[in-house]
Amino acid sequence: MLLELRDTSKRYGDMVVIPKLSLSVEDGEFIGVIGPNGAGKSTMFGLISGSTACDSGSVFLDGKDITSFDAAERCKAGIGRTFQIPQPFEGMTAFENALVAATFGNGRHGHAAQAAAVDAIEGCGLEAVADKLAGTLTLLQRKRLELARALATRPRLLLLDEVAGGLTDDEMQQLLQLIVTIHQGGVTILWIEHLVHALVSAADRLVVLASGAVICDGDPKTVMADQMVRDTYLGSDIEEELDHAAH
Ligand SMILES: Nc1ncnc2c1ncn2[C@@H]1O[C@H](COP(=O)(O)OP(=O)(O)OP(=O)(O)O)[C@@H](O)[C@H]1O
Repeated sequence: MLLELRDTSKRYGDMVVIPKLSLSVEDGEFIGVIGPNGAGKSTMFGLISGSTACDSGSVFLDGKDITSFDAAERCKAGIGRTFQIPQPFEGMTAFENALVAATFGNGRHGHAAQAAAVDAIEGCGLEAVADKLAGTLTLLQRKRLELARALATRPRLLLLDEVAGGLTDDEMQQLLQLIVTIHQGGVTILWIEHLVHALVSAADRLVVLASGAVICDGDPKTVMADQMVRDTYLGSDIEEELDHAAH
């Protein structure tokens, strides 16, 4: 098993966002994560990546207890992530952004950092704009750069937090293809996305969170047809997406 959350919990003041969450991820899986707004999806990513400390419970990577590791240590251990709002250094080039990630995210220096940055830029199809300032890139290029920055840390597990937001259908397909290619390259993927049909086309497992708990977990088609999942989304925009994805 690559990742295991064991009875993890998180509260903010009086609000319990994650009461007691357990999740196992096998090496090589491609898992989509869905759930209503406020379900605790990003918080769960925080617990995995170390940007949020759990109040109780444990996190294991490759059987090793990493609960006490901070975000930098978890990145070095092989957990990479993207953020809902891309946060590149706008005044640096795309390549420099990848190099910073390789250097400070994973503690690589010199040739090793350069090689990781080159691989990430090429792997994400950014060669033509590698020397452009990040602040001048198009939205799709910024999304690609967000992936490149994560890949430059050479993750084994990649957490994608709504990386496709704001893209047109055509751009979404291009990004989806890139993520599938990254997965085929051996990276385990956990991907939060409200665009359920995109997730279903790529993921081999779908996890549904509601009120900080896993309410359904399994192959995407079965999960989409699950009555509790449908009830959770009743009346929301996603209900239509479920119909679309289930057929
Ligand atoms: N740092 C924080 N301080 C206080 N409350 C927070 C904090 N981070 C998240 N929350 C709250 O915790 C709950 C879960 O938030 P979270 O972002 O994990 O949900 P989500 O499932 O990712 O939602 P969305 O789909 O809207 O991004 C929300 O009610 C949110 O307001």
